[in-house]
Amino acid sequence: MSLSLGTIIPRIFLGHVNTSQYDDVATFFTLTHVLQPRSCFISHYKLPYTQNLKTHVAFVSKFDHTCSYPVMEEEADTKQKKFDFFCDPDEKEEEYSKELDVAVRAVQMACSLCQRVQDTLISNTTRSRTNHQVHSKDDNSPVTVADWSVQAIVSWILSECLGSENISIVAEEDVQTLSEANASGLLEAVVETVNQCLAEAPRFGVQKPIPALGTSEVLEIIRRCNSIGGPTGRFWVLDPVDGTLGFVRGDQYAVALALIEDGEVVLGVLGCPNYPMRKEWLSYHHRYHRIISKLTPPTSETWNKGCVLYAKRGSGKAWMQPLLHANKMFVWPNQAKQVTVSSIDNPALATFCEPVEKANSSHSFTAGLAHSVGLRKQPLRVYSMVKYAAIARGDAEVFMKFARAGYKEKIWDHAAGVIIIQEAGGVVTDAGGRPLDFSKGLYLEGLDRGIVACSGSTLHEKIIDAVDASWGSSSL
Ligand SMILES: Nc1ncnc2c1ncn2[C@@H]1O[C@H](COP(=O)(O)O)[C@@H](OP(=O)(O)O)[C@H]1O
Ligand SMILES: [Mg+2]
Repeated sequence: MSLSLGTIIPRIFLGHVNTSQYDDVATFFTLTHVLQPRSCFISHYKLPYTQNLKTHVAFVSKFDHTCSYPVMEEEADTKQKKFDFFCDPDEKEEEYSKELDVAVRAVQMACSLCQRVQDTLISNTTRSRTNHQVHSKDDNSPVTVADWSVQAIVSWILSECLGSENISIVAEEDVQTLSEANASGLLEAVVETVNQCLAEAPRFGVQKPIPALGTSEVLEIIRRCNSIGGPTGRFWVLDPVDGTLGFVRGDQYAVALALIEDGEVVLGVLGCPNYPMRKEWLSYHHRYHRIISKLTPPTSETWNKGCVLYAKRGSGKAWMQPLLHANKMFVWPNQAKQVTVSSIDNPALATFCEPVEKANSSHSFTAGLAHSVGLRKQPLRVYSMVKYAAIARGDAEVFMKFARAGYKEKIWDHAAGVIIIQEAGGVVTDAGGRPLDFSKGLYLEGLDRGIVACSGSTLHEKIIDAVDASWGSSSL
């Protein structure tokens, strides 16, 4: 018998067992809805990565309704205790550690790819840019060689390191434009960018493809990121270049990767290639940062460039590590430091951030909210999910987004940022105070008015109340 994700075993199973009959040692078990009436007393349990099914088993199966028998609450308690016995803290620590390790390496590589492409973009003339590097999507938003290339390398790395049969990815880009007859130059540029990046894979502890990937392979790894998400199972969510407008303007952008399981974000990794250690640089255009770094050689070169933030569900911790510098080897955890949200809860001292583009969020509505709750500082307008990173790092206290009526927020624009803020100690909800729902497919269906992320509940409650008080008179 081969166990795989979603396998239903029609009985509760605790204790040691001879599992030599099972040939997949990295099998993952989903444990939701196990014991009625306590339908979710354990959400997930993964066999420790370092251990092996043959020597250790402590799992509770998912109940198959057709085969299940009623379990009394008392019995459930006993089984819970037995289960806890097997689930020691070290094992809990290890939950998702392999996935996290791979995801961080993939995002590190993606950031380095993006930095290279952004450097050429901003040093090139407008003419060559429009011809080869920046394209317009149907909604007029830009897409670049970097968007497709990052999607390709992340798709490839996840499949190579975690097994392609286990990988389902929801991502922003498709292959339609790349497959058009007149797109051969663009496709060639993507294939070259992908292979240039993957040639560096060994520095990040990932094997490189030998031989280099061909055009059809690159198209295929981009194309297969076509999952549509949903309420059950496990899938990755990727925004290869979030804030593409910021990216083409030489400003802030992010690479965002998250893992969702049964509708809940369990892992988030956010690469912010232009967000260095120093928080004050966030307020300036990246051009300023580039000039300053040339004029004053940094004392701690490792932290100068940008960072990768990450967090695992339920750990109560969020981390930040510097981007890997040229010629260095990636060694986990790559100097990671824990980050926590700001302790400021006085609105007069708080900084709020929002999208740069007023087409993406109403600046006038947030100005009214800021006034009514007593936020005194000028808004910090930043492209992309770097705003989520700013809250998690404690560099800002509030993020608000109120898109025009009818706009549907996509899961890849929020998943990684939400879990990182939450694990760093912050609060993220819709404007009705409800958690964002990642279980409904590609969009945050049912989102109430807008998104409010705060460093703490005092500020959060004030803003939610202010939204209620002023929504009726707004034009949104
Ligand atoms: N009309 C609109 N309203 C709200 N958000 C929008 C929008 N058009 C695009 N966006 C989203 O806003 C993201 C950019 O965020 P921000 O405005 O905070 O920089 C875009 O991500 P991409 O750049 O990945 O497409 C896109 O998903
Ligand atoms: Mg985006």
